[in-house]
Amino acid sequence: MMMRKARSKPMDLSHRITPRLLPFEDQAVKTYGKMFVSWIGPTPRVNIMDPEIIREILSNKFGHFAKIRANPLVGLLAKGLVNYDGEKWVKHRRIINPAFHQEKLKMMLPAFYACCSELVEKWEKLVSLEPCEVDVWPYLQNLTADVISRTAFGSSYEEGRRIFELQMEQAKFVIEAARSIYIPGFRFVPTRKNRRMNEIYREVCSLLKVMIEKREKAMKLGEARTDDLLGILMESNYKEIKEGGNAKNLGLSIDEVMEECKLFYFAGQETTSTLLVWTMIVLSMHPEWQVKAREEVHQVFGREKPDFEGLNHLKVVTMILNEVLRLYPPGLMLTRVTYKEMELGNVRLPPQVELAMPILLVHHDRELWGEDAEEFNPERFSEGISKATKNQVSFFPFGWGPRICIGQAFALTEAKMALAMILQNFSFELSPTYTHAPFTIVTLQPQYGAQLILHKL
Ligand code: HEM
Repeated sequence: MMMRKARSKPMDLSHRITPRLLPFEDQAVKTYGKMFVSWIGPTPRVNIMDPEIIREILSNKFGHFAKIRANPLVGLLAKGLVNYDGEKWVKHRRIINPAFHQEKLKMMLPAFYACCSELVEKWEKLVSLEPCEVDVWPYLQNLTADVISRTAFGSSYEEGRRIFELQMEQAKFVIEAARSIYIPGFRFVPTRKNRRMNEIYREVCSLLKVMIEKREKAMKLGEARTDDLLGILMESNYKEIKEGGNAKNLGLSIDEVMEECKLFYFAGQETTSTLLVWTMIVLSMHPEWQVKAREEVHQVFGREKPDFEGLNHLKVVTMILNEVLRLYPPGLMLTRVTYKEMELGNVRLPPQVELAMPILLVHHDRELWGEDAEEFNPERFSEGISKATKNQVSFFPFGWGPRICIGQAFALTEAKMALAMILQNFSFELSPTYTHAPFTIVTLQPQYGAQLILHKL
């Protein structure tokens, strides 16, 4: 619980995104319709705001676009699906897909529920006597970390938590290094920080290796669990190898399975916690929507435990989550590179040009969303996403096309479960100490935390 002095100045609570978060506009050097060129260091980048061109790029139907080659520092965190292209991506996506199927997601619901119950209990202790200011941001980060640890590793949850803590420490070092001046080869100099980064890398790998080898043994004895992400991934991998007979390059190696597990943390934890924190902040700014959402939750579940079917039927909550994802998308942009010379719109581009699709800017574009683009208005999603976007690719918080986020349904089910349970148990409002400052550190976060006053219901 963090208390700060009350402010004297009224807060700016508009959803307008500050110029700091529009990294392209003031650097744009040339504009072609809804495309403009900016520079990242010595390299030009083409930013694309046109939904038709975004559709063309993300549908990837001509295979003309690749993902940006991973920074070697990122390799210390996680490689995996998100960084691969071509055949390798196809194979990894095929093997990992079953882990995110609807029926598997249903099996993970008890894990979501257990983590959300712990959060509710913690907050109940804080506010049992009287309403109290709570910075909900660290609690929500913890919640989504717990969910990934439990759903990825099931009974090996404690080892999963340890891996997570190490990965968080590593992420801090990597972000720091990425922000400092790049000196080729510097990461191999045995400074204290570099040594610690290598130590973390080795410890994470060895923890994961032990876990994976244990599962492999259990699988051979027919005793493996297949109700967590690691178990499902390994089962799918085993099936691919078995069905492929003697063909080469089938299945994933232990190292590759390890990388995919690490990626689940990075891709799934921070993104989902930022979605939840902005939802709580925005519902505090717009209490009428908080009331509507709570009414719906009470109608569907009463005070009972939320179930899978009920979560899929929450209409108002879904509209709210979509509107929050539009105004505060966790990931700010998608990037690709051209493979060969090609034409985009009226512009001819050489190979190896970086293309950026600024999700945040497209989601706030008045030409696409109308004069109220900066306003929180969940009604615009009342008839679904395709009506709200007029079937354009103008809303893509999870990406779009074949590389769309594999964890989208997982994240939305988790967010709905958390939100439903929070709404069943608490009402909340902004604390006077809250400062509205959307800020980017990989994802879009509340820079000074999310101080809310919680009331027990
Ligand atoms: C609110 C939550 C989330 C958001 C906003 C989000 C956003 C995204 C976006 C924008 C992409 C596409 C990247 C691209 O096309 O370049 C992506 C891909 C991916 N996401 Fe998510 N994500 C979320 C939650 C999750 C979760 C919970 C998981 C897993 C547990 C996950 C795993 C992945 C993976 C593995 C990919 C790579 C897919 C591929 O390249 O085939 N994400 N995500």
